[in-house]
Amino acid sequence: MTEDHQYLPVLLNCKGRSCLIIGGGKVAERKAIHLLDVGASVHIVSPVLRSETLQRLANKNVLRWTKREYQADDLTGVFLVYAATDDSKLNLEIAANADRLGVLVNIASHGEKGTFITPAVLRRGRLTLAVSTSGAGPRAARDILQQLEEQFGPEYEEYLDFLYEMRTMIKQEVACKDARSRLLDKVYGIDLLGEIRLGGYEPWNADKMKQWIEINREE
Ligand SMILES: C[C@@]1(CC(=O)O)C2=NC(=C\c3[nH]c(c(CCC(=O)O)c3CC(=O)O)Cc3[nH]c(c(CC(=O)O)c3CCC(=O)O)/C=C3\N/C(=C\2)[C@@H](CCC(=O)O)[C@]3(C)CC(=O)O)/[C@H]1CCC(=O)O
Ligand SMILES: NC(=O)c1ccc[n+]([C@@H]2O[C@H](COP(=O)([O-])OP(=O)(O)OC[C@H]3O[C@@H](n4cnc5c(N)ncnc54)[C@H](O)[C@@H]3O)[C@@H](O)[C@H]2O)c1
Repeated sequence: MTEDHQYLPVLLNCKGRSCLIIGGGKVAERKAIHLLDVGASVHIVSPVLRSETLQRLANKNVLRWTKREYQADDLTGVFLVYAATDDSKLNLEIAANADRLGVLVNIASHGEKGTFITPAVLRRGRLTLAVSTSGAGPRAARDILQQLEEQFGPEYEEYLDFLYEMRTMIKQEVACKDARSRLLDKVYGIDLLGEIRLGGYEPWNADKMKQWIEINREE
């Protein structure tokens, strides 16, 4: 195992950004759904949409479809592109054009030749679990993730909403860095997940959070 097989995991903020998919088949459908889930602005270029889901999304204008073959200037102003046609030579050509323009590119037919690959993903609200085999076996990535599904149940969504609200308030209310850090240690110590699992958890409102901060802060 060398660094040749290693990718840098990052989480990209695609909200409102222009993301392009070349091709309109099964793979394009999967990638389009990932993009729509994170609020990207999705454009598909393909002479045919072989996926019914994509046809429906295009009809409803949830995404934009340009009904023709790929042209190099499709990449202008694009944040990232998925080369997802069934013509692997063309996919490589798209990747070369994207590289020249500094556009991030994923290649459906030759994962290792693109600038990024797609992990299998499980979401629980603000929690993202992403598993990748670095291209070794995508189905294995999904199987491994399925094993995590039970361990990280739906309770994580509520738990992370709580953490988000609480941390935001602590950052606003507590100016001293050390006091903030001690307080955060205590927050992480609260067994909220346990409470949620037992069914006895009522979401904290802002007053309850402020009160908790006042009682627990040590300046
Ligand atoms: C995880 C997932 C995410 C997603 O796409 O959403 C994903 N592929 C999934 C499914 C899947 N893909 C394929 C099969 C058929 C079985 C098989 O071949 O094993 C199945 C299984 C199925 O469909 O059941 C075929 C396939 N895939 C790639 C190639 C070309 C190549 O090897 O380079 C070929 C051969 C094409 C051919 O034979 O011509 C390439 C890639 N696929 C990746 C991701 C990236 C590596 C991820 C990693 O290793 O971590 C990478 C490198 C690039 C990319 O696509 O980003 C998603 C499952 C998520 C889910 O379902 O939850
Ligand atoms: N990465 C993955 O997860 C994964 C999984 C399965 C297959 N694959 C690979 O991805 C390729 C695509 O798979 P699929 O199942 O979506 O194929 P598909 O045959 O369902 O769809 C291919 C799409 O590409 C379009 N297309 C063809 N030529 C084009 C052009 N010049 N310009 C624009 N669009 C064009 C077609 O109209 C069609 O909509 C496969 O050939 C395979 O190599 C990748």
